[in-house]
Amino acid sequence: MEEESKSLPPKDNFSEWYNELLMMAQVMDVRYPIKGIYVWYPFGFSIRKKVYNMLRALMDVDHQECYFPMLIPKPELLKESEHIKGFEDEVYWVTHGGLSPLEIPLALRPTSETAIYPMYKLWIRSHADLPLKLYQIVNTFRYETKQTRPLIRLREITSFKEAHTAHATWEDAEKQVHEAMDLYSDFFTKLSVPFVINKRPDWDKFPGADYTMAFDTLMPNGRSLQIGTVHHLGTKFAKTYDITYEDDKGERQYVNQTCYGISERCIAAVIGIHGDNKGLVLPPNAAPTQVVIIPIVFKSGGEEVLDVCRKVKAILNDSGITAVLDDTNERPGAKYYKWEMKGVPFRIEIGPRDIKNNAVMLVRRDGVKQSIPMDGLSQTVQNKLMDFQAELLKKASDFMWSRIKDCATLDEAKAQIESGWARMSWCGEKACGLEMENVTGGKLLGEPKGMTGSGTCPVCGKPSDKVVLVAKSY
Ligand SMILES: Nc1ncnc2c1ncn2[C@@H]1O[C@H](COS(=O)(=O)NC(=O)[C@@H](N)CS)[C@@H](O)[C@H]1O
Ligand SMILES: [Zn+2]
Repeated sequence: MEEESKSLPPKDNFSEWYNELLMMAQVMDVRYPIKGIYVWYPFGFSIRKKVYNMLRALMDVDHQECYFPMLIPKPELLKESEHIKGFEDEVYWVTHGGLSPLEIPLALRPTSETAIYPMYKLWIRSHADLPLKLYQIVNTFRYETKQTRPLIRLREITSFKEAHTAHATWEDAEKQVHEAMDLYSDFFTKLSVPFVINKRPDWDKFPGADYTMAFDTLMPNGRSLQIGTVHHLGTKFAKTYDITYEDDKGERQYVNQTCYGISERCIAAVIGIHGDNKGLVLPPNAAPTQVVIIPIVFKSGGEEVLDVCRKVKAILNDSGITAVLDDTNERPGAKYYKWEMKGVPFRIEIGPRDIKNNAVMLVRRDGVKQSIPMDGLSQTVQNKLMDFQAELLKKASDFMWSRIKDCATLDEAKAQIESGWARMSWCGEKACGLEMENVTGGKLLGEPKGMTGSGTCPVCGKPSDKVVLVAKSY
């Protein structure tokens, strides 16, 4: 694949930088001839594979992975009125099989409740079948009308991890919501992505849900990105799809359900938050290549240097660090440029001087350079990788929290959301919430978990200890 010769725009021109970077680092090719649908390059796909293997490992602790059909018969999709109201203008339809029109049009799944729950009705009979905790990682389709962007707002969501659980009681489902939030917190922390969990206002919850808890992070341009959601569905879908179980008194009860989803937006967050003017900066947990070894060879001594490089690669790989040796005949400078663009966390330079000192030169992606002894090399590199992981999270976290500002008036909030999140009091009334959105031009992200603060609603003046975050969001 041709390497773009263009230079990367500066990051403070965020959307230009972001789009160009996806191409130059060969993450996603945005040239596919359907709007909102993009192609994973092999390198991008290797990032996705590593990130989603980490997500699978977390899910597999107490969920089972499965696979449901992509095609959903129209009657099933239309069954849950609130759900379909939320999705009817986003659903793609299949109307023909070859040349013959289909009697029953089929929807491409926008999300899979209406594919899964008719089967849950067949599968769940008694208390013994609960709790049921399944998930799948599939592509889903949404005819998005807001601006589409690679990894952020796609019409084919290629990496949609959706979990669907069923429980005996509302409280059991509520407990599952908390477990899901813990699992998501763990996952995003492993990606060095900071977040705030916001309880979405009722008018912005998932269609058909009792309530929605959303994970929001802050992108460098001050816009909020919803990187995951956890929904308590109560018995609404159970009543619609008649999903019941026999309780220990022999009575039939509706199940209580939850569902929670993450998409490739988690990768958009890693790229957007950590990248810099030289390209991607991948936290080690998200980096397909964690260390690239660059031989520094001069006229003579090349063979010996290459031998030591091969040895170092083997030592690192044997200790579980993914290291590659770039022994192509490009100039070192060209190699540095290429691997920095691809966000490799560490580079190890080895030349005759390093060999003489029985050491290697370790260069961290953000420029920190240090000669480290060959003895105990893999442990040292392992520690440096973990330090980098933590430093990236701290830097991103400090940035996010520095961009949350308490605003007493709507005008103050309007100004603040140009660069971050405005925290305001809110009486909880929908009319006031919508007015806050109108005046600020932002969205109410909802009530941030763990934050309270007494004040007065900036619209109606009522005293309240509820706070909300307001933001410009993707
Ligand atoms: N068009 C899109 N492109 C990329 N990611 C998206 C898109 N729409 C939603 N997402 C991501 O997918 C997550 C889950 O989507 S959702 O609508 O909120 N929830 C559901 O669909 C539920 N069935 C939980 S699986 C969202 O939090 C968001 O991070
Ligand atoms: Zn109010």
